[in-house]
Amino acid sequence: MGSIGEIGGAEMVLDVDETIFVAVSEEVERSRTTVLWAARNFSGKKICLLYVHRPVRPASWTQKKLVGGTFRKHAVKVIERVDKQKVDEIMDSYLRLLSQAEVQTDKLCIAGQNVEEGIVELIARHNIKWFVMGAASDKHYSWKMTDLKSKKAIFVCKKAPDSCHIWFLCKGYLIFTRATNDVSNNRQTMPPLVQLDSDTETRKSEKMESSYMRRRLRYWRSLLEQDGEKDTGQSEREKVEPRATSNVSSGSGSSFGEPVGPEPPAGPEPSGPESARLDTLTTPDIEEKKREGNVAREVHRYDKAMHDIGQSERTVYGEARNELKEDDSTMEALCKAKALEGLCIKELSRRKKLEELLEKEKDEVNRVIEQNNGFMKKLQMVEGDNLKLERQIRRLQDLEKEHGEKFDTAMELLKSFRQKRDEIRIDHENAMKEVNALKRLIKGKTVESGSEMLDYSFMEINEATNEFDPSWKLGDGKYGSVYKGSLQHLQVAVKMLPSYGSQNHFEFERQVEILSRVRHPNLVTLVGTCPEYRSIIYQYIPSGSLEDCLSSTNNNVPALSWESRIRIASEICSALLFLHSNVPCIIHGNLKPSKILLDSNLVTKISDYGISQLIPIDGVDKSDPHVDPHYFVSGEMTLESDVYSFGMILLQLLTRRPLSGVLRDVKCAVENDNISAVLDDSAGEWPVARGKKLANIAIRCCKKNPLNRPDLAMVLKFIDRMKVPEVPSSETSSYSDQKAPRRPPSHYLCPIFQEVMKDPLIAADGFTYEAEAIREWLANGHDTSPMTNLKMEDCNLIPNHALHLAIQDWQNQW
Ligand SMILES: Nc1ncnc2c1ncn2[C@@H]1O[C@H](COP(=O)(O)OP(=O)(O)OP(=O)(O)O)[C@@H](O)[C@H]1O
Repeated sequence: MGSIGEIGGAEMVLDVDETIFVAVSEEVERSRTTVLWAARNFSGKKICLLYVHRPVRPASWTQKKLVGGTFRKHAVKVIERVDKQKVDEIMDSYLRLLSQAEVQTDKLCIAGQNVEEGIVELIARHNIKWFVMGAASDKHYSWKMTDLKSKKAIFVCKKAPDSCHIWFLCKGYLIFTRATNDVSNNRQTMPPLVQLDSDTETRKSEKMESSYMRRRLRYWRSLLEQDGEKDTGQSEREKVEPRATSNVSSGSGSSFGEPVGPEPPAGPEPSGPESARLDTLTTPDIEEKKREGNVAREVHRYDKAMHDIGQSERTVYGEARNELKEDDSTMEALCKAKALEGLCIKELSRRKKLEELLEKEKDEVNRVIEQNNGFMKKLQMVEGDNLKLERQIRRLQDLEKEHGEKFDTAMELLKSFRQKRDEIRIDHENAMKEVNALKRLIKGKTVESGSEMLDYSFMEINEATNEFDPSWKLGDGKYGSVYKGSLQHLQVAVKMLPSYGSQNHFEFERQVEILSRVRHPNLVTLVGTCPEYRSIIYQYIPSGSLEDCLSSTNNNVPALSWESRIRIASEICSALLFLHSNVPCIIHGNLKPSKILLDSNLVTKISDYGISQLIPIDGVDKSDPHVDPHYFVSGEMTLESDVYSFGMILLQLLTRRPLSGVLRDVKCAVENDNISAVLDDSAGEWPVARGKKLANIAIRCCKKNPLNRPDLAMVLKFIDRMKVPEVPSSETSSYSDQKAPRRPPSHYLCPIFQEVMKDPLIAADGFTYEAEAIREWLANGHDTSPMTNLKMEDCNLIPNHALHLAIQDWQNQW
């Protein structure tokens, strides 16, 4: 037990028998394995951390500067505090480390500039018996390591008191043990886990001891037996023992190998003064002397024996030491072997895992190889296919090249063909123009008699309708679309007939031929046709249809007067009668107010006559009240069918009522002699008698039985009788003063003569002139236009039939 002033001044009590002191460095990591080794191997013992702290002393603090100053005192205090704090921190770290090992802990700290000296001093001061310290830093460790590397360790090993047992460790492995010479003590207090070392030592010691003691005791026994036989007293033994004791004790301070004094000379008898004295002695003296001589010899033998024993002990002790050293090595080897075994086990398990992994890897590799082989096969196949494809591509490329060349040639040909086609087309157009011009020229003479009409090419119609401009479209009927157009300064309506259900080209031309011969002031003039595209070209009637007039709700548009209505009825009847009397007879087949066009003078112009024969359609709209109901029985359009339709128009002219139920209402009004009730007020004040007559005619025309329907000639007579000069009105100015000469439209006048043309001819400048005037102009050697004064391309003159017809119509009305 002992006590020491710790850093910080506190004192502590140490039980050096039960405490293992472990030298620790400033860095916990460097001493970690050593501390843990101690905790592991000395269970039940207290672990005291021994730390020699080197206090901080800045080099700049020279003795001269600091001596006696208050600053120095203060600085020293600060440093001490810092040092203590640091030491506490270090110790705390170690204590934390040991707290897991569940061992009793303590700490012993001392301040000093030299660590190894501090350690040795502490061992000596506290009589420390068990001490553990590092043999070298961990990085020096190798399994072959047996020597101390650390200077501190070497110093402590050499200088520490022999009573201290020291274990030197490196990286947690016991490298070297410095055993104490106090073997018995070792045995008593040796920690269990290092008992192997100690036991070995103890066994060796016991072996040596017992051997020594046995021999020694045997010797003493024999000596004493001899003494007893010769009856020697205690005084003689006492003479011998002190010598022997002194000799033995002289060797006990050090090792067993100390020499035991000079060896007495060998020989059976002693010589010199003592033997001379034997001669003068009496027998008892002589015997006494003999006995003394014997004792002396025995003592000499004893001394010699003791010397031998000493020699033997030295030898044995040397052997024992060697054996102890060997045992240390063995222990170390065992530890290493144990460690190696642990490592081996770990390695084996690692190896096993690695082997398992390797197996898995092998399987994976095999799988990948198989997959790879599969891929390779596929790749080979693909490569084969690729080669085939490449060959095909090359062939296709050759073909493409070949076809490209052919294509280029074909394109060249196509280009040249197109060029030729365009040339031919132009030639054709020109030829057609010439043919048409010639035709017109030839026909011109017959047109005057009103029996011929003109053919137009598609190009001409296309041009006339501004390429069928949608904004020029007049409407869509069941017999096709109608476009407004301009043909040779004449406004026309081009009806594009559908191709379905039509007769062949010749039949179409034949029918059109029939229609073209029909001329009547109340029929829309058929200007021409385009057989190529099944188009019929009519004179354009600008003022809309009877349907527009009757259905208009616009107050600004004047309503038709009853006189106009009777006149229109007469005109319709007249035109129908004319169509029916034509050879062959022409049935309108689709008569209704939308087909009764009105020109600017409200003169009736029936359109679409004969179209139903031209384009027979599959079904007629049953809901159309203008259609003869008998048609739906017989399926045939007859003259009477037109009469029926005319009757329906009469009813509308009279009443301007919706057609459904109008016949019933009018019949009722007539029967009730109350025709005024149904007459249209907007027409003015109807003469009731005329209204009633007209209503009766209408009712008769609408008889269900066609045979009961009246003859149109008779109807016309009746209606004509009803006609009276119409009441002049501001709205119907053209009719307002019928007796006064009407001013002709300007385009009816010849630009040269300024008179209404009788024989209008179109010159190359596009203007229409009176035949006589323009011929005279040309005959006088003019090659320029009388209107523009520009040179005309040629002197050809083409009859303007459309204008001629229009003028004729106008003159007829007048
Ligand atoms: N010669 C023309 N002059 C001026 N407008 C015309 C002429 N012919 C037809 N139209 C206009 O074109 C429109 C379409 O006429 P279209 O005869 O094709 O059909 P729709 O009479 O309305 O009925 P449907 O189907 O019975 O023939 C008419 O409503 C009329 O306004």
